[in-house]
Formats: sequence, C-alpha cells, structure tokens
Amino acid sequence: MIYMTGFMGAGKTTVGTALSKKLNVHVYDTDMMVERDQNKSVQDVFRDEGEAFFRSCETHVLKKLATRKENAIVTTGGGIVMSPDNRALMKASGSIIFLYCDIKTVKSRLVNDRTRPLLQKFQGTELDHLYKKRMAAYLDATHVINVTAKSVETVVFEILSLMYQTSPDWISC
Ligand SMILES: Nc1ncnc2c1ncn2[C@@H]1O[C@H](COP(=O)(O)OP(=O)(O)O)[C@@H](O)[C@H]1O
Ligand SMILES: O=C(O)C1=C[C@@H](OP(=O)(O)O)[C@@H](O)[C@H](O)C1
Ligand SMILES: [Mg+2]
Repeated sequence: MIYMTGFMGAGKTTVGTALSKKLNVHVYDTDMMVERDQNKSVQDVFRDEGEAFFRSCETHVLKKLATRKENAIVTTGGGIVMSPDNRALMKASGSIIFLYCDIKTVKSRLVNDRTRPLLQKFQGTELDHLYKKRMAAYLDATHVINVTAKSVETVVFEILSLMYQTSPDWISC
C-alpha cells in the first residue's frame, strides 16, 4: 500500500486519484469509506457522533485496508497520523508519502470549503496551531513531497519518479 498523508487541502485525494490512474491500481479514500460505512457525510458524523467517534471509524477502515494484499493507493484524512498506532499500521503495511503544503496555500485552497468540520472549528491562528501541532506526526513518513505551488500533474510526476527509484515493481511501463 501507498498511504498519502498531509494536512487538509494538501491534495491527498486529488493527487492519489490521479496517481492511481497512472499506475493502474485502486485508490481507497478513508473519508469516503467512513462515509459509506456510516451512510452519512464526514461533516454529519462529526456533528452527530463527534470527532472521537469519527477517529474510531477512521482507524477501523485503516485496519481493514492494511490487511489487503494488493498494490493500491490509500488517501487518508488529515488527522489520521495523530494516532501513533495508525502510523505504525501504515508503516507495517506499506509506505507513507507525506504531501507537505505550506499553510498559506492550504488556506487559499480551502477558503470556500464547507465540508471539513475542523475548518469551521479552527479559524485563523487556531488553524496555524493545529498545523504546527501535527507537523512532527506528518514528518514521521517514508517520503516527503513538497506540493506547495505545484500542479497536480507535477506532484504526480514527482511521486512516479520516486517510485521508479524505490518501488520499480509498481510501475508497469
Ligand atoms: N496541486 C494542486 N494545485 C492546486 N489545487 C489543488 C492541488 N491539489 C489539490 N488542489 C485543490 O485543493 C482542494 C483540496 O484538495 P483535496 O484533494 O481534497 O485535498 P485533501 O484530500 O488533502 O484534503 C481541491 O479543491 C483540489 O482541487
Ligand atoms: O485533518 C483532519 O482532521 C480531517 C481531514 C479531512 O480529510 P482531508 O485531509 O482529506 O481534508 C477529514 O478526514 C476530516 O474532516 C478531518
Ligand atoms: Mg481528502
């Protein structure tokens, strides 16, 4: 498995989907899997059951994915790395690619977003604090790609280049 991690708005879901097409492998998005399991949006899970419940659902889907014996991409939610157990599970079952994006770019990408409950909760400097608090956990990754000011195509190309060097068995042509 290749797990894509990073802060909200770094482009995990977008880049992971594009990369999966290039590699011709499945992509699994932990947020979408939680939504399917709970039959409601991430926003509604946060509103109705709270963040702790969402985190338990997230870990549940991660555990299911980690047992799959296939080459696939997993695009994670931005908070998944805060559990050391989740990080250990990802490392034991694959590699972690951290998409680093500076906070200014994150904010500009998500300025009109209403689907991420933590963006409603943490505003202005509070979001900066959350970002800083999480950085050490994000950096506990196999590879780091700086995605700031890069197009999706450029980021996908950089990941493919990295994979040619580190995981050539994934590349079919
Ligand atoms: N490299 C990029 N350049 C510009 N916009 C991007 C890039 N990657 C993602 N986006 C945009 O940023 C927003 C958040 O992307 P998304 O893939 O949902 O991020 P994440 O899953 O990390 O939260 C979307 O509107 C997406 O189109
Ligand atoms: O950073 C976080 O804690 C979250 C990020 C979201 O996913 P994205 O990183 O794909 O936005 C989603 O899991 C939820 O809103 C919580
Ligand atoms: Mg996402």
